[in-house]
This record gives sequence, structure tokens and C-alpha cells, in this order.
Amino acid sequence: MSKYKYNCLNPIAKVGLKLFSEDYAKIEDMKEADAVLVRSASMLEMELPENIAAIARAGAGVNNIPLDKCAGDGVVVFNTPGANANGVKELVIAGLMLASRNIVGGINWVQTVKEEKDVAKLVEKGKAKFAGKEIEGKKLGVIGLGAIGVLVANAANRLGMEVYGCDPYISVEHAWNLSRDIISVKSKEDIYKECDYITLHVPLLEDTRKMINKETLSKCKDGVVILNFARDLLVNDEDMEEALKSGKVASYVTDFPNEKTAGMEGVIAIPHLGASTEESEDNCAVMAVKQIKDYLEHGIIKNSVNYPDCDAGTFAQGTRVTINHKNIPNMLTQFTGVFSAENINIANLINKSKGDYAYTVIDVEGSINSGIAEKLKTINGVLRVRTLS
Ligand SMILES: NC(=O)c1ccc[n+]([C@@H]2O[C@H](COP(=O)([O-])OP(=O)(O)OC[C@H]3O[C@@H](n4cnc5c(N)ncnc54)[C@H](O)[C@@H]3O)[C@@H](O)[C@H]2O)c1
Ligand SMILES: O=C(O)[C@H](O)COP(=O)(O)O
Repeated sequence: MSKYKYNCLNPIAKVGLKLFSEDYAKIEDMKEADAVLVRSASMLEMELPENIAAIARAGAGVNNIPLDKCAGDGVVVFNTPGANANGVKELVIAGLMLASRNIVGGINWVQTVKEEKDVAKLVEKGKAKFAGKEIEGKKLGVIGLGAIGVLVANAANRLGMEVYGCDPYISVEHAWNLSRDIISVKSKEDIYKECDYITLHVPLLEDTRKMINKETLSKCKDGVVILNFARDLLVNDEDMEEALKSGKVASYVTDFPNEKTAGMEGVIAIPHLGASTEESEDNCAVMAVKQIKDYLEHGIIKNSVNYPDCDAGTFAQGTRVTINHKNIPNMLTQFTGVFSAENINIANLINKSKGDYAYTVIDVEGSINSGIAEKLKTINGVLRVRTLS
């Protein structure tokens, strides 16, 4: 019988799933699973079975997963930072071209004349309607300089655009990767005021929800192009419709069409294709599966969005006890007390915290009785205890 069971809520690339050894079984019903792999399927309203220890989002955005609830239940949620960033970057560059050159209008028009007698002649006569602008020399504002934003900023800069970037929380790693030619601005206001094109690369959070709205659009240049390859709810659709009608916004390119925007005049709607490349899907699947395996087999946490990263090394012998708990005082004393009461020597202990939650790994030599885990579970603030042996 397999030691671990996992369930996929979306199709996950084979190259990733192949990394699961015969210790793992893929099951169709989440009820029995130790781990869940997901892409964009919404887990927000799902009842999560108790045995689920980990969820891996094969992708970046985690707004489809109830992160706090999971943390409170001791469920570690992972994502795969940067694994699909190149796929999105390439589509954003395509989006810049689509918005600048009326390629979609032109292609659609050709289809309307394809049955005519002299198509080549008609094309030469009709093409003037679809003339566009070049992006070279224009100003692009990138809001959010994470894995995707940095790649987009650098690529647009190489295409000759003058690029402004804004990210108050930029990581050191991403700052290192940002070209020195990018003009870093402290406030989004500078981007609204200066830029001909604005592209959004922030997560959907309370403070980014509907960040593009009547007020922010009024600060933009007339005829600005907005590109949204992040999440639909970053933009107020009603305000966007008005801005498109008035000409304030020349074009809105979105990878997240909804009932409101799909047929809206001036919108270039792409069916969420940013990460839908073989390369991105493979990268995400491989990273997600490795993270699940490391966690289930060794208690290692890497790239979690609701628990701290914690690496106690590969688990090889003896017993490893992992504890997901609240980040409150006096927990370690209580944990070590349970072991010392049984006269068990702790060989290694590691404790990390992130916000309201913490994670402790305790290694002991030899085996321990199941009563230890049961006692740990009764400590106030302990959310989950796993024993690896
Ligand atoms: N279209 C797609 O298929 C696709 C694929 C991947 C990601 N995404 C979306 O793009 C988002 C970004 O992805 P990523 O991989 O670059 O993530 P990331 O975490 O590497 O980068 C996000 C960046 O946004 C910054 N940020 C957060 N709040 C901000 C704010 N208020 N103002 C400015 N910057 C802010 C963060 O500091 C971080 O640097 C994801 O959250 C997801 O919603 C879409
Ligand atoms: O946040 C992400 O990674 C993207 O939106 C990709 O979503 P997908 O995995 O459903 O393509």
C-alpha cells in the first residue's frame, strides 16, 4: 500500500507527477489525500478533509486558496515563485504589440474579405484603417517588480521602451535582477502621470483590489494602454468601460476576461494564457511536486505562503516530529517538556515563525511512542503534529 496519497484539482504536467515514487498514489477523492495539487481551481468554498497536510499551487497567484483557514488548520500552502514568469513575460510583450498595432482588428478584417476576388488589392486599399504606433521610445510603467514584473521591465527596456517601475516591497533578489536602466519610482502616481502603457504585476490583495479605478485612471495620460496579466479584480470594470468610451484609455489588454469585459469595446481579451506554455506548466509542476515531497517525507518547508520556510535537512534516521502551531510565547518549553518527561534526548530542534504561525521540527534518536504526539497535540496553540519515522 502507498504511504502517501495526493489529489490533483487541475491537470498537472506529467513531468512533475512522474517525480512521485511508488510510495505515492494519485487518488480522485480529496477525502483520503495527504496533499493536493492545484492551479486555478477555487478552493475557497471547499470543505478541506482533516488529513490534508499540504496544498501546492502549481503557479503564482494563491487567491483561490483560503490561506488563513489552512494555516489555522495546520495545512501548509506552497506556490511556485517564478516558475511561470517567462511564459507570462512573453505574453505581456505580445500584449504590448496587440494594443499598439491593431493586429486583432486587422486579422479579423482579412477574414471578412477572404472570399472576395482580389484579396491582395483589397488588403493594400484597406490596411490604412489598421495603422498603429511603435512601442520604441514610449514609456511603460510596471507596477509590481516581482518575478514577472522584473522580466517584463527588462524585456521592454531591451525593446527600446523607457521603463518606470514601482514596488514598495521589492525583494533584494528581484532588485538585483532589475536592469539599471529601469527608472524606479516610489509612488504609483509617477507611473500614472508619465506612462503611455501601464502593466500590472501585483498579487490580488485587499490593498491592490480595484487599484485601477476612476480616480487612478483620471491621473493617467489620455490614450493610455492598460495591461492586466495579474487578476481581473485589480481593475474596476465599470470605471474601465467609461474610460474606454471617453478615450481616456485607448486599449485594455486583459488575460482575465469576465462577463463584463469579455465583449467590452476596446478590450483585448485573452483567455488566461499567461502560464499556459509547456515550459511554464512543466516548471510549475516540478517545483510543486518537489515541495510536497520534501514536506511529506522530510518536514522541509520551502516556498510556503502561509508558514515559514524551514529546512531541518533530509530526514534519514531516528524519528522526526513536526509541529505546526501558533506563534505565541512558551511553546518550545512545553514541547521540550513532553520529551524530557519521557527522558528522551532531543538531537536537533529548529523553530521558525511567520506572522501568526510557527513551525517546529524536533529530531530524536530511535523511535518514540505514539503518546508523545498525542501529548503535543493537547498543548494549546498546537495545530498539527506529524511523526516521521
Ligand atoms: N496571467 C497569468 O497566467 C499569471 C501567471 C502568473 C502570475 N500571475 C499573477 O501575477 C501576479 C504576480 O506574479 P509574480 O510571479 O510576479 O509574483 P511575485 O510575488 O514574484 O511578485 C509580486 C510583486 O508585487 C509586489 N507588490 C505587492 N503589493 C504591491 C503593491 N501594493 N504595489 C506594488 N507592488 C506590490 C510584491 O512586492 C512583489 O514584488 C500573481 O500574484 C498572479 O496574480 C498571472
Ligand atoms: O497565478 C498564476 O500562476 C497564473 O494565473 C496561472 O494560472 P494557471 O496555472 O491556472 O494557468
